[in-house]
Amino acid sequence: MVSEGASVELRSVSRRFRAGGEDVWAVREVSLSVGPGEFLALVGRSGSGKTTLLNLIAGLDRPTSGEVLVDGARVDRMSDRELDRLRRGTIGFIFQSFGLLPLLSARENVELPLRIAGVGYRERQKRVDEALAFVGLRKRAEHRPYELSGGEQQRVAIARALAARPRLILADEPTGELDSATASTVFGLLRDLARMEGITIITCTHDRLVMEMAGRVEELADGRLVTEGRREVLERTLARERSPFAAARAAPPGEAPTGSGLSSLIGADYAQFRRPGSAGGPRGEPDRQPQGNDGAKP
Ligand SMILES: Nc1ncnc2c1ncn2[C@@H]1O[C@H](COP(=O)(O)OP(=O)(O)OP(=O)(O)O)[C@@H](O)[C@H]1O
Repeated sequence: MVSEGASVELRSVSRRFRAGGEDVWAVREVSLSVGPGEFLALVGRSGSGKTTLLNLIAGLDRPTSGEVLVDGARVDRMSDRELDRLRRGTIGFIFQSFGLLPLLSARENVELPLRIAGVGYRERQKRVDEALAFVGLRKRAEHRPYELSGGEQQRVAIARALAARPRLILADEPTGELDSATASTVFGLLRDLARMEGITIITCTHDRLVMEMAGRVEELADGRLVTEGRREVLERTLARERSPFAAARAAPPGEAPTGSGLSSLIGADYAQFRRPGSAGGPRGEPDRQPQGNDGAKP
């Protein structure tokens, strides 16, 4: 695998808000290292600081103290112009509410950020086609969001993030509005991006399924990272919840149970797709056809 992902490092990061005359410590003394191509799920109860942490990594917010680094560069010290460049060139965002413009087709939604970034017409068309193919929606390119299921809309949002060729994807509850079968398809795509394309993925979620699919899980409680020493507890909790993913993880290496796991869910041949510029792999492959029940409309 060609690793093209960005690295992320937080050094003793805290963020305090002042609300109603009170101090609220949304994030407290968090230190965390995420390597290129890692798929990290940030979990924790509502209000534990997950979104604040994503915002700090993206430079959408600045820490009260501590250091935030992306690829070794201090995000917390960047000027607005540097932050703009970082967000356009390195980071892709995926939100719970998809964030698609309702009057634009899937294609136009994916294309818009590229237009804004000044990418030329031919290059735009190429990237849009490739991104829509990656999420299995090339045939739905002319559909508007209301003509697509929730899962399809989120896949368009992933395509939009991908078209900008990010090296880091930050996803805030990307499956919060999806049923669990659709959520697994969407997370399957994100896991693919980490595994096959080397993109670093950090997602926050309440979804236990994600914990099984993510390469790594870190838990926040009251703004603090509390996972250290608790990984095994989490693993045991997850193993008790029966699902194909738990079964797949429990299987010895090289013996993934037939009919379980990501490939059976989305019917994808991972080896078929490579992001342009990554090693090997043909371009312009036919659309992937997800087989899971993602509520697709006819
Ligand atoms: N702009 C703000 N002003 C004041 N307090 C804030 C602000 N943003 C977040 N907080 C507080 O910081 C804490 C962490 O919020 P955050 O949104 O990061 O949590 P979360 O884990 O993402 O929650 P959820 O899972 O519900 O989205 C909460 O107590 C929240 O009320």
